[in-house]
Amino acid sequence: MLINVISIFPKMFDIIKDYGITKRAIQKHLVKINVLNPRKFTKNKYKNIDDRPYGGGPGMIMTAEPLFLAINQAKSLSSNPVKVFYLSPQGKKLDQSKIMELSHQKHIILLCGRYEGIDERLLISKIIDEEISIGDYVLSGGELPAMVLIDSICRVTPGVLKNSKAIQEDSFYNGLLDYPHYTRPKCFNCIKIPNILLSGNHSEIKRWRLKQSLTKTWLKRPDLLNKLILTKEQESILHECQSKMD
Ligand SMILES: O=C(N[C@H]1CCCN(c2cc(-c3ccncc3)n[nH]2)C1)c1cc2ccccc2[nH]1
Repeated sequence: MLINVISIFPKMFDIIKDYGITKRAIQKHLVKINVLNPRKFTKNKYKNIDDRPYGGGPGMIMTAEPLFLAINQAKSLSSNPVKVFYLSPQGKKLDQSKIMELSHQKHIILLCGRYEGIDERLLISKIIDEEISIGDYVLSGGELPAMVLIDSICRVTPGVLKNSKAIQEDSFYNGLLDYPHYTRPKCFNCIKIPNILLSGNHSEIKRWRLKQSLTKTWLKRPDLLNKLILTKEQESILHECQSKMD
């Protein structure tokens, strides 16, 4: 998968190129990350990529042409069909299903805004296909959201994680919140490990973990439960938990 990023701070992406699972995805040639700096596509000697907003107002707006030229250059880097995603607070909220959808693409382009945003004509003229938000807050730019998205795509890319079962068991992969995790020592702060986890009974451990995920999701994020079609087993476990709480 080729991920082209358009950003005036390309070195920010060294973080994901040099560490962790994203580094492993790149080393395994499962993901290629290529960052283009719009400044390289400016036609003025000062390499300006922003200007004052028409109609007045605070700050600066990223001008359309350098971004348009950078997007076109990115599109030319592969013969595959490609969509352009703008990371913005106005975007559709990113979720695991979107990550799965993106992970099946051969090539995507991520546009990272800065300042107070980009010239609206990039959206009006459909140069940008979709806007994606990682949450309801305003950051200084789209780079960190882009890295969040890339990290999550790498996690679900086959061959990247050593234990591919980890993907299936990733809480959001099945739509539920994660179950609690414990490791050595057996006692910390006078808190012991749940006995079931020391039983060696893997089917019971699996059921206990599912029960924990369902209970935690019901209590903390009932909205996620409403989106799911629970299996018979999940339904019965959840009812068991709910009746105990009543
Ligand atoms: O929205 C603004 N800046 C954005 C423009 C697009 C890139 N930036 C950004 C992306 C995101 C983002 C992206 C994806 N998911 C969550 C947040 N937060 N901030 C910075 C903004 C900054 C600003 C300052 C004064 C008055 C209005 C203002 N609006």
